[in-house]
Amino acid sequence: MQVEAHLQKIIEKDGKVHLTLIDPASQTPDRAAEIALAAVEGGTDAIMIGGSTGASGTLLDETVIKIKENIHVPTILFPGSSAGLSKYADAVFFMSLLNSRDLGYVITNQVLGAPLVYRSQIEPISMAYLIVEPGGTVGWVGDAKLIPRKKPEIAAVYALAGKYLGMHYTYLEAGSGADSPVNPEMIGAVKQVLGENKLIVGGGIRNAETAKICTSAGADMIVTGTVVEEVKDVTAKVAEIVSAIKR
Ligand SMILES: CC(C)=CCC/C(C)=C/CC/C(C)=C/CC/C(C)=C/COP(=O)(O)OP(=O)(O)O
Ligand SMILES: O=P(O)(O)OC[C@@H](O)CO
Ligand SMILES: [Mg+2]
Repeated sequence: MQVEAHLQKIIEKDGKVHLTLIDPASQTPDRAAEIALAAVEGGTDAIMIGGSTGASGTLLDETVIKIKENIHVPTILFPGSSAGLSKYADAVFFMSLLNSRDLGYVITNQVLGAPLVYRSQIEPISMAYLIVEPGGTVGWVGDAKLIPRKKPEIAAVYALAGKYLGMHYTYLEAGSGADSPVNPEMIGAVKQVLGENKLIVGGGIRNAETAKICTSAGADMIVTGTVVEEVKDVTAKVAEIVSAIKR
């Protein structure tokens, strides 16, 4: 499956893409597979698999395998380090945390992980990863020089640099569980410089209303993680968000 081309087709057809993030460290592989199935029944387009801490090794492999047994939408790794790779996934967001102070997150983990991607069938999708205030756990782990919420122009110049470096996707991240997502002014400023390049927004999106604000401002794809881990009826929650963003 060519995942990037597949997501492009969904954008052409539905306007927007919904991604569900599952953290292998948050539940058993069997439960992860149940959540993934429920999310697909709610209309999610792909399952992202990763976490800042503890998403590696056998637990990661088993989680990917179980999820793939249950569903047919793409599985995309969202690695916190080179240890967040699994040969069983369809694709990986091959990302550089452009606003990190730590070279490890800018390039070293990518160098260490590249041979595994080369040897496997995993499709790399190049991505500029940008962390905005408050940034949460991932901002701390990634030693990010957090982009101030009220400075959309800083996010835009990072995004432009990422685009000129050849990255296809840009991810604006407020941090998992953020009180509110990246604001629409910043999303709009970034999408304006990106043009046809794809913009993902995640962190703090919990309902149809905030999801719609993000996509109306210019996000091509939105990610929900925490809310899917917390609600009882995953299918209903995902369906609520999906119906708000798709045409
Ligand atoms: C491409 C390769 C091989 C590695 C990339 C390495 C980079 C750039 C990592 C960026 C920094 C980082 C720690 C990212 C983690 C991304 C992630 C999976 C975050 C979200 O996980 P959640 O489960 O939502 O949140 P918690 O971390 O709070 O659990
Ligand atoms: O957990 P939430 O707040 O949905 O955030 C998802 C993702 O952007 C985290 O990397
Ligand atoms: Mg987590």
